[in-house]
Amino acid sequence: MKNVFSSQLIKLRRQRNFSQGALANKMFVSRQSISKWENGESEPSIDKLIDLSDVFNVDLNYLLIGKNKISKEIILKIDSLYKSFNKPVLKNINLKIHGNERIALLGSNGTGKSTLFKTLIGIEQPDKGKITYNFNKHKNLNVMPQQDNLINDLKVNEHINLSSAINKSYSKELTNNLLKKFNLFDNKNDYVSSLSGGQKRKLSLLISVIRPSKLLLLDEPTVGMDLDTIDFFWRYIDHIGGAVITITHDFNQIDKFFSRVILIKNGQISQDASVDTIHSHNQTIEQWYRIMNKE
Ligand SMILES: Nc1ncnc2c1ncn2[C@@H]1O[C@H](COP(=O)(O)OP(=O)(O)OP(=O)(O)O)[C@@H](O)[C@H]1O
Repeated sequence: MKNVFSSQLIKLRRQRNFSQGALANKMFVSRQSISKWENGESEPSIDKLIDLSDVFNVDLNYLLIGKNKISKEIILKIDSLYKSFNKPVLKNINLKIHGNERIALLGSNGTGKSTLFKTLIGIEQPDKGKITYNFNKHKNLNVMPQQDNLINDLKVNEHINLSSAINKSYSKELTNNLLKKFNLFDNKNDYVSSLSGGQKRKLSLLISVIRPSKLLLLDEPTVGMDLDTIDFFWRYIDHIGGAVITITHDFNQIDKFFSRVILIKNGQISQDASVDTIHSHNQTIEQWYRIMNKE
């Protein structure tokens, strides 16, 4: 993937009429740092990239690869979706997902959340119904499944190189930055098989976000992860472009970073609400969930 960060930075800075010095003040860095970023001598740390995306009010995809700012169009439509195993699991699911949404998929164990993800990815086929993707599923759908699907016989850096080659990652610098933020940099030469459960989750997560996506599906991404990584991760997710659907019960993060919550009960969508609307009724998402998910 061509990294167009330098030219994007110059363009955005000029559009806002900031001098290099003025931008440096906003970013708490030296003017020389801005100059080095603009002429390609160095790349900012991931925290500074996120700060830049805040200053310019653009997402990381736009900053790093110049892809158009977030689209509000419908990118995914699900019509009358049914799926059974020994018993009915998904019953008449209808959904429209827009390109800029941050959606938390909630529900008790065994209600069909992962099955819905698997049918979206194509691992399971629906019995009935239609899924329409308004984007290229092979290029623009990123996934972190519930079970890690890492290759144990590879070293961490070999795995990342392989995934980057297949998926055309943003840039080597960004991947290295992410490795550092996920505290995996020192494990670069370790075999995947020797990583702890939490480290494997982090590697899986990292691999799911090293390329741009129109839709990112995450199944319980932060389970088993340390708090620092969790905080960083949600902040990063908040700044990438594209839509995100996450199965999570990390309620504090839903309050902070999400725009919509969908509650699945017995294989059906029982609630579909905007986070702002819930907050305007003085409820946290956790309070709302406890009330709505009662039998
Ligand atoms: N491949 C399968 N074969 C048979 N039954 C399955 C299969 N996959 C899922 N199920 C069943 O479908 C139901 C829904 O499972 P699913 O994993 O989608 O739930 P979930 O909401 O993601 O649960 P959890 O929160 O525990 O991950 C469960 O009863 C499960 O046993």
